[in-house]
Amino acid sequence: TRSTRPQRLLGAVQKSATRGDPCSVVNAIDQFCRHTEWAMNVGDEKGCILDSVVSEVNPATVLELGTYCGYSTVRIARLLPPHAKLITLEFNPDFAAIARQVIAWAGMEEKVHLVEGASGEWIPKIKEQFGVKALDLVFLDHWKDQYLPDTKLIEECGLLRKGSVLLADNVIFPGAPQYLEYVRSSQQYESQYFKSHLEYTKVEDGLEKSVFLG
Ligand SMILES: O=C(NC/C=C/[C@H]1O[C@@H](n2ccc(=O)cc2)[C@H](O)[C@@H]1O)c1cc([N+](=O)[O-])cc(O)c1O
Ligand SMILES: [Mg+2]
Repeated sequence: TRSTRPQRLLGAVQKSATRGDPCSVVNAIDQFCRHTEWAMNVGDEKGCILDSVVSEVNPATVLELGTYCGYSTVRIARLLPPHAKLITLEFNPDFAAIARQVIAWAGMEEKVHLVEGASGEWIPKIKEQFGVKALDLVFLDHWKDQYLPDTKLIEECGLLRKGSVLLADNVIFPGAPQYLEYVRSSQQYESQYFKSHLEYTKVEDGLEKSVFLG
């Protein structure tokens, strides 16, 4: 039977990337998605913005919503200090299985906890399961209509501290209008839009960075 897109993306990593070298894994996926088969990774252009936010926040604890094949998981983990933790939630077991192999190929297993399940079920468990007091950075890249309810849930679970940063992908395309309205109008956030393009295309998209004011 025909392979899946995530399986073909993993094949490109195993063919072209060097084991233990996260940058080569990121580059192999970008090369594959730009020249062979598009996939919904944050990509190289928005990825540079992601890199700059990660470096600025220098987080001890990161939550990623939406692992998919693990591209942004590896991209973020490669910038984290040794004992920092990235918790990434993936709902689809097939995607999770591919992502585990991509993360392993990059040698990032130590820094990453990939949890299989729904954000609504797992966000309330993060504190106890992972001994997390607060999230320094949240990267939202899962179902776009889930950005707002999950942000409210993260607030309700007391997972944010003064200065915690939310970074949301796709706020223009496919778009997350209710989320944008919320973070831009709330007195509890200082929000900033980073204009860019949809991964591997010329379509406008961007990232919204929102700092929790406590
Ligand atoms: O739809 C998009 N992303 C949805 C991602 C969803 C991912 O989040 C997981 N999840 C994990 C936990 C959950 O609770 C729910 C889902 C899903 O199992 C999937 O792996 C998208 C679409 C385009 N596009 O051009 O069309 C571009 C992008 O950059 C995108 O991110
Ligand atoms: Mg995205």
